[in-house]
Amino acid sequence: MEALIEINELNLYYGEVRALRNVTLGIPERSITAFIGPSGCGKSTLLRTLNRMNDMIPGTRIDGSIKIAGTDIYSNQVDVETLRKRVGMVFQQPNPFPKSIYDNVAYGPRLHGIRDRKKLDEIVEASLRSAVLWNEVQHHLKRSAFGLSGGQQQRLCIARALAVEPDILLMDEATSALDPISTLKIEELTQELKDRYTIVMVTHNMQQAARVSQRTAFFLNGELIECAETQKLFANPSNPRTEDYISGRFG
Ligand SMILES: Nc1ncnc2c1ncn2[C@@H]1O[C@H](COP(=O)(O)OP(=O)(O)OP(=O)(O)O)[C@@H](O)[C@H]1O
Repeated sequence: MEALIEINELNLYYGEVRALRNVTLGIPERSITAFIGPSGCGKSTLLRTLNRMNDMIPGTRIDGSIKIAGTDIYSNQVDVETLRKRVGMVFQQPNPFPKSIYDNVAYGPRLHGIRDRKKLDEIVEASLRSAVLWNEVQHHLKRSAFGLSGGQQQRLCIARALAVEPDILLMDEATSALDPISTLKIEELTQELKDRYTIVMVTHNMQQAARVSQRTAFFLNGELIECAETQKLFANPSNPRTEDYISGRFG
């Protein structure tokens, strides 16, 4: 397996709390890797390390390394803004900006210097199409993003992330605030995106991990217990603790 993301002996501390313990994990490109485990096991923390969102939390310290395509993302030479352009993120609560649908998607490209109207129009359309939202919003691009349903807002946030052409998309419980139909749409969307992007998703929902991901990593108390092909992990886990968790014995 060729890994795009290589996490090596990673420890993360929030002050005195050690939230990640010696995590070593490779994440292959152009597929979906799901992080599962009980609340507080460190899934979101690990996800946030992949685009250095944890830098924003005071008192956070890490050791170990994370390489993306061979580059150590914690090295002094790495520009965090450039990293976050490459590694986009979608959160649990849809968080569109208080702007129009168009301006939400054009925000990143404008920030990166694209001013040409025709070029922006093209990016907005392509991103909304990739997020399977174009047909619903193409005649209302000037309307406020807040007028969209929760599920549409989440797809808008995915379009906004895609507009800057990332390689990697991080999804932190991106469907847990949505109704079942919107959840299904986002799950279908991930299947369309997985051949073009490397997707890493945190989910509370084991069925969701089983439905959408190619690989699943199971965490407990900040430790990676097991990472395997999703089918294998659910059908025939190697570790008894994985088995206990997926069979509902705890968590
Ligand atoms: N900003 C923070 N400051 C201090 N401790 C934190 C912070 N964020 C998380 N933690 C602690 O780090 C550990 C891992 O938390 P994290 O949110 O990564 O787990 P999680 O598996 O994503 O949980 P959940 O599924 O509930 O979101 C927990 O013990 C948590 O209390």
